[in-house]
Amino acid sequence: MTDTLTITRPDDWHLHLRDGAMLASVLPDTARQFGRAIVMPNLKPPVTTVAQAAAYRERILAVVPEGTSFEPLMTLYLTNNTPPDEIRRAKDSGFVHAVKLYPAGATTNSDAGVSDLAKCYKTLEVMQELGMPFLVHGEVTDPAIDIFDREAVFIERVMQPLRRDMPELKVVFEHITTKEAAQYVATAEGPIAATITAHHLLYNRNEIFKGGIRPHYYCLPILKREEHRLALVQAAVSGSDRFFLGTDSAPHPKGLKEHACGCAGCYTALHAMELYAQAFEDAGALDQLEAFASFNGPAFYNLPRNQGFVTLKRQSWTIPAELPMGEATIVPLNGGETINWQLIAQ
Ligand SMILES: NC(=O)N[C@@H](CC(=O)O)C(=O)O
Ligand SMILES: [Zn+2]
Ligand SMILES: [Zn+2]
Repeated sequence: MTDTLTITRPDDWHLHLRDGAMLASVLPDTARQFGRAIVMPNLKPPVTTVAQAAAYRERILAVVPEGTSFEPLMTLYLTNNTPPDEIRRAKDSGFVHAVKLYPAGATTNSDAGVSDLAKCYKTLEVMQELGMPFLVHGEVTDPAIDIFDREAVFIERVMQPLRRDMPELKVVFEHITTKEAAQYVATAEGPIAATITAHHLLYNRNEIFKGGIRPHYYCLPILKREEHRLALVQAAVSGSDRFFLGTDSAPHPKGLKEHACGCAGCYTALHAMELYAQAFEDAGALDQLEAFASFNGPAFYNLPRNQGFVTLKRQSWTIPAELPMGEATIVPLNGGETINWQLIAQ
């Protein structure tokens, strides 16, 4: 039995850091575990220009704890009106690494998102030409489609037509949750990859309703049936370099999670690598964790691997039930439960 696992310092390829006091509170958790993170642009208002991304990047760097090296990889939020030139400016900036698609209304802070991808084709063509990755929240917003089917239907209605029209566009299918998405990404032609969260590797949808309604397990895309969880685990441990780590850690104040209309998102930045280690160990595949967490992402984004290392030790500890974050309180995923692994930063 492996009790200690030292791996190249990992990166988080899908992260929500928010802004202001919340940013200052959550950033140290990520910076302790990860060398870099792809920072989601769904602020209010969203980060739609390179100038806004530059200012946001400065606000992030200002709260990186002293003695810690952490590099935020910035993204732009695509709107119906993003001009093709903004993509050229993004590429030239050196710090904007991707552009994000939020179908309008699909998830938290997506109201300014894209209503019809056809409106964005000129801009997408420039992304294809420049090799700028397109990060996709892959759910249709058609209210007639069942919430558990929105990702699978997105593949047919949006992903396949888009990739037929733009075969060289680099696409990351973000936070995949279904066997359909896992199979599509594993087998499709052309440059495509997917991020997978720890919570979708560990849990199926029963978790949301165990003994009552449990809002801290509510995220989008919503947890699915066990057969889908098993397909995601298989993809993550398969050795395919198309799958990599993206926590989708998405902090919301406790009061807005425990609410009549609670927000979607799980906070996992505190204990992300521990959760992934548990999922990989359960699958008997701890030896695949380093490629998933530290190699496949940089390869897809054309970035070097991190230099340092982190160590995971088999050592039980109790996840705090609540995290005081300035004025707000955040309930981490699995708060109050014990976990078998502990990350020792080096
Ligand atoms: N994943 C979530 O449930 N929520 C994310 C948005 C997103 O990634 O879709 C958030 O910003 O809160
Ligand atoms: Zn999303
Ligand atoms: Zn997200």
